Amino acid sequence: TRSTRPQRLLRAVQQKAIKGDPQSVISAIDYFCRHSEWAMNVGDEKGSILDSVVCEVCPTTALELGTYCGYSTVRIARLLPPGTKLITLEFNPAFAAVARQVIEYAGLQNKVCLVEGASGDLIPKMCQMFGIKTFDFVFIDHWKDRYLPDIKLLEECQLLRKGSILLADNVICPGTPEYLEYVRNSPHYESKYFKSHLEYTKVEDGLEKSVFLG
Ligand SMILES: O=C(NCCc1nnc(-c2ccc3[nH]cnc3c2)[nH]1)c1cc(-c2ccc(F)cc2)cc(O)c1O
Ligand SMILES: [Mg+2]
Repeated sequence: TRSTRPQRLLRAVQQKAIKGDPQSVISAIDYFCRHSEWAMNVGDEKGSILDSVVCEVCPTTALELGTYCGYSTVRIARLLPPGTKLITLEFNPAFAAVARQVIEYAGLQNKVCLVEGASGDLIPKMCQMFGIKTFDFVFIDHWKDRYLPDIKLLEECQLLRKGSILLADNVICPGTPEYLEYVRNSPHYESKYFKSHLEYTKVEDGLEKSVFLG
């Protein structure tokens, strides 16, 4: 049977990147997506904005919604100091299987906990599963119609604290209008838009950074 795009992306990592070198894994995926097959990773341009926000926040607890092939997981985990954990949620078992191998190839498996399942089911279990009280940083990059219900769930489960940072991908393309309207108009958030482009294209897209005010 034909390989899938995530499997071909993984093969490109295994053939082009250096085991244990996260930057070479990132570069191999970006090269594959520019020169072979487009894939829905956050990409190098928005990825640089993601890096700068992660470095500014220096999270001790971080959550990613939507692992896909693990590209942004590697980008985030490579910047985390030892002893911090990145929890990443993935719904699709085939994506998760590839992501585990990409994360391991980068040598970051000790900083990442990939959990398979639906965000709506897993978010309420964060405390009992990991003893997590609150998240300092959340990267939102899963199904676009889940962004709003899932941050409301994070609020309800008291997993956000005054100063928690949310960073959402694709707020223009494919777009998350209800999420944007909420974080930009709610008195509980201070929001800022980082204009960029859809990964590996000239189409406009951007990241929305929102600080939870409590
Ligand atoms: O759909 C996207 N991303 C979502 C994948 C995913 N990967 N995992 C999930 C998941 C969904 C429930 C979940 N519940 C718990 N974990 C979950 C994970 N969803 C996505 C799509 C595009 C895109 C743009 C223009 C186009 F013409 C076509 C496509 C660009 C992007 O940057 C994206 O991130
Ligand atoms: Mg995305």
